[in-house]
Amino acid sequence: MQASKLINSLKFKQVVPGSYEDFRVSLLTQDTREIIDNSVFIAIKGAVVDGHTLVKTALKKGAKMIIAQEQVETGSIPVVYVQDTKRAMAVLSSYFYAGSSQALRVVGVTGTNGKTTVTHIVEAIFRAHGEKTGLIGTMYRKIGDEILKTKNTTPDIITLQRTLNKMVERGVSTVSMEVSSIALIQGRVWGIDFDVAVFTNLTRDHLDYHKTMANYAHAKSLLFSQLGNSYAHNSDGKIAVLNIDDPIGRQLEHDTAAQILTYGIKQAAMIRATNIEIHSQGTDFDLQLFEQKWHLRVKMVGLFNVYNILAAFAAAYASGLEPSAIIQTLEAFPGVKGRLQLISSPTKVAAIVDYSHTPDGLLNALETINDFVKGKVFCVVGCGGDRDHGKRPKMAQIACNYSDYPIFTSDNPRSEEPQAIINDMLQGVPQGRTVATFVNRKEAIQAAINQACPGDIVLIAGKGHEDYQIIGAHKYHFDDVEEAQAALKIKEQES
Ligand SMILES: CC(=O)N[C@H]1[C@@H](OP(=O)(O)OP(=O)(O)OC[C@H]2O[C@@H](n3ccc(=O)[nH]c3=O)[C@H](O)[C@@H]2O)O[C@H](CO)[C@@H](O)[C@@H]1O[C@H](C)C(=O)N[C@@H](C)C(=O)N[C@H](CCC(=O)O)C(=O)O
Ligand SMILES: Nc1ncnc2c1ncn2[C@@H]1O[C@H](COP(=O)(O)OP(=O)(O)OP(=O)(O)O)[C@@H](O)[C@H]1O
Ligand SMILES: N[C@H](CCC[C@H](N)C(=O)O)C(=O)O
Ligand SMILES: [Mg+2]
Repeated sequence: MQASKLINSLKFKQVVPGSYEDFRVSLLTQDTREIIDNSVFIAIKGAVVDGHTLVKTALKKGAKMIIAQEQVETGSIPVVYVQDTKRAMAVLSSYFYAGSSQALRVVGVTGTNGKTTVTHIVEAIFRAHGEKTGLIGTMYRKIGDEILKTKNTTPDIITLQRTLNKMVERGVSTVSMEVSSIALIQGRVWGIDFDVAVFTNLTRDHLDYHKTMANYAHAKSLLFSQLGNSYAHNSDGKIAVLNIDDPIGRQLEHDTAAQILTYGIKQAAMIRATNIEIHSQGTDFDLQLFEQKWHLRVKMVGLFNVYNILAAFAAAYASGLEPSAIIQTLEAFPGVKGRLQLISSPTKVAAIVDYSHTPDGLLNALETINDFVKGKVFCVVGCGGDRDHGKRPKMAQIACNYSDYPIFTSDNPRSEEPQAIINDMLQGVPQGRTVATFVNRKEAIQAAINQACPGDIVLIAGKGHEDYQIIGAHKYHFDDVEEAQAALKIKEQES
């Protein structure tokens, strides 16, 4: 695309100098580290760096046009001045990458917990339906079977538009993506044409960023107010899928003009689960859709996963898929890596690796385990550094109240002192309870598995699929599943 054509997508701008030599844009980017010859660089004022201070670097690396909101020196290289470069970035990237979301069925999933799980189930359903699928979320970006690394759960808008564009080129028809509250506030999904927006739940998280639960709820609501406002004559239209057992889910009905499909267990939802029975190997329940009812036996464990299954069913049903075909996939779905992932061993001590890193997530994981454990429950848990401090004592209290042996350790301490994070957690320990602490996560896992007896379960919470630990500025290889397997192996050899 020619530069002149690209910037035509911006209605309000001032180009300095007024005339310049047009060129074919090789790359649109906000990141100097990506720049190649003939790039257009957008200067973004970030939380750490102001992109306007990097313009010289951008020019040196081959940028041929700069988009800025403050005065910058570029010699003869044209600068396009706009009011707000972040908003301009959304417009430019949508135009540059041919508004690819419009060519795709986009299912966006938001909520505190369950986004990764629901997006994976949705992906599996559409795959089984014979479609090529895309997935964007915490673990990776996926185009068909190709896995691309990712930095954020919801990428910045340029990376997102670029990824969607690639998906269209490769024949993807449905993409399921996680939409984080932080991304919604930062405009990382501005201009994305969602077809189905799913709300899972809202409980405490990210208050370091949002400050209040009201702000956090408002952030989530943006996905629903962004959902198309006109009713298409030739398509299914836009659909909001809401968990109405959650009060925020009920509130969201007022934030969208889209058609609504509700799901739940307690309230009289349009899609509802009843007669739920949780076992160690799976869950049985009836799924009711208006007057129809099916009995399901799924491999995923826990009440919260029933919610995730209902959400995914609703998203697929909203897209016109046959209920019986959807149900086949739901029953076969094996679960997601690092979400209540069971590691059994001949010692009859089992470990469960779970990504619960919020109070509600931890409570759900422990309640589920308590539903089927035969012996005692050990809970190895830590809290991430540079994240919401308020959740630390709450998670600690839940670990104490719902497990027999709480063991506090490090999650990703990041720039914080690991022991200081554990000390924050210790504030939540109920009087009279004793807790073991190990700054070293490997030692904590080993100690729990060492002490456990046949029939006991060791929950290793917080890091799920992560194969690293961030201590200070360093990222080390660390995998809870590998650590649990190694400790169980030693136990097996010793017994
Ligand atoms: C606090 C926060 O949200 N930060 C996000 C933000 O970064 P920032 O504002 O700090 O950016 P910055 O580093 O100051 O850089 C400003 C500008 O300079 C550019 N730059 C910077 C350095 C350089 O050498 N060259 C250069 O051009 C950057 O590309 C950027 O355009 O914008 C970046 C690009 O969109 C994000 O990658 C980054 O996420 C960081 C890594 C992060 O940890 N974010 C977390 C809090 C987050 O967003 N989490 C959510 C939810 C997770 C979940 O619940 O699952 C997520 O969606 O991931
Ligand atoms: N529907 C749910 N309700 C409550 N807790 C859940 C639900 N689904 C999953 N969890 C718990 O939360 C953890 C994280 O699940 P998942 O990764 O699916 O959520 P997420 O919303 O993608 O999280 P993140 O914000 O980190 O991306 C799980 O390991 C489980 O303990
Ligand atoms: N998306 C969440 C993941 C937290 C996972 C936990 N292991 C941690 O590092 O705090 C976040 O970035 O806050
Ligand atoms: Mg996620």
